[in-house]
Amino acid sequence: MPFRSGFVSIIGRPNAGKSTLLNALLGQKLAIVTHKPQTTRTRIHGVLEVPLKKKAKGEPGHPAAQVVLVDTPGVHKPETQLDKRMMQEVHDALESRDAVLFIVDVTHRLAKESEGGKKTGRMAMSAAEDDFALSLVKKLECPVILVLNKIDAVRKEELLPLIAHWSSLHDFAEVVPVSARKKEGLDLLLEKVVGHLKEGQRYFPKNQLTDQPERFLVAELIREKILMLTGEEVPYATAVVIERYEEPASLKKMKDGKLPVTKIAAAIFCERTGQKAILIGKQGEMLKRIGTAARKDIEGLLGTRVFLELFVKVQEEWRSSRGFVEDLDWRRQLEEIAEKQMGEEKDSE
Ligand SMILES: Nc1nc2c(ncn2[C@@H]2O[C@H](COP(=O)(O)OP(=O)(O)OP(=O)(O)O)[C@@H](O)[C@H]2O)c(=O)[nH]1
Repeated sequence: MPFRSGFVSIIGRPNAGKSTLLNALLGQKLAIVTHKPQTTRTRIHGVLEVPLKKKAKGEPGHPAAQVVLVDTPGVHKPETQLDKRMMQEVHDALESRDAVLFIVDVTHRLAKESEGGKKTGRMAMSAAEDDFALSLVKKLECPVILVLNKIDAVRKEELLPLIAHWSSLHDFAEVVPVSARKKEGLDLLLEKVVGHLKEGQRYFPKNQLTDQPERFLVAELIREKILMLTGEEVPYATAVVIERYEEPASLKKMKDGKLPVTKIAAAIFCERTGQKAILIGKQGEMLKRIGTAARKDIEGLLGTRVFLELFVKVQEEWRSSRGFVEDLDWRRQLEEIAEKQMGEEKDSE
């Protein structure tokens, strides 16, 4: 059977479980996951190799494929420049896709019939957000697979009406219930995805997991710890920028048997001095906790020891500053690094 390949975007409302699904499918943590909505700010590409599945009794099988999964920020109505940028990432991810996974959280329950099917308060708001996300999906020409996520959190008898409800809203190419957290239903989902891909070559080399360079994954890991360790308002007002990133010359163990060291310095931007005080904490205690937790994860990611320095900086109202938000884009930062390196090489000639 000829090889297949394609770009598949995962879209859905904030907190639907997009990043959890991406990580579960890849079998590796690529996108940061927290219980807070709007964790993901940018598009992340995860490259997944799906092996050939031979025909078996009652099962059609499928050819081997490379699926480039694109995780996106949650679909929401933009208020700040950062929101606008995040939604632009969603629109970009929807352009010329081979297939789209539209993921919904089944625990966002439907209005009960006993309530006359009426949606009130939070439920009405939630329904409006669903409608908005659905309106984007309806414009697409590629196959859209409906992924009903978090089935582990609803009772079996609740599932059928949910499937019926969601399936009736659009002509979905497939409907697949899954639990991204418990890794249930993922084989079937992959089978359906590959079924909708066209014949084609790999877009990325076989062992490349992502197109996002490690220094940006590192920034995300630091941001994840901030999201996890600080309270309500602070996380959304922070951005992490890697200011220094020095990789060891070799990944081999050193003479004393220790792993080599990657030296990293990162700036945590927030919007107000009050937030800075929270991020630093009493006698620097919070910043230390963030640093220690992040360092452990970064060491796991890089396979080296890590020397991590964190600085907190105030950039008032950065979320509303177009220039600042655009500078945060890792693709742009990458271009700047490349330009700088080219300049340095020229200077040394
Ligand atoms: N019970 C249950 N919880 C899940 C499942 N998948 C994700 N979650 C939880 O839902 C929350 C949001 O998950 P994320 O993967 O960050 O969601 P997201 O859609 O990427 O969120 P944003 O980045 O904010 O758009 C986390 O607390 C997850 O642990 C699932 O299958 N079952």
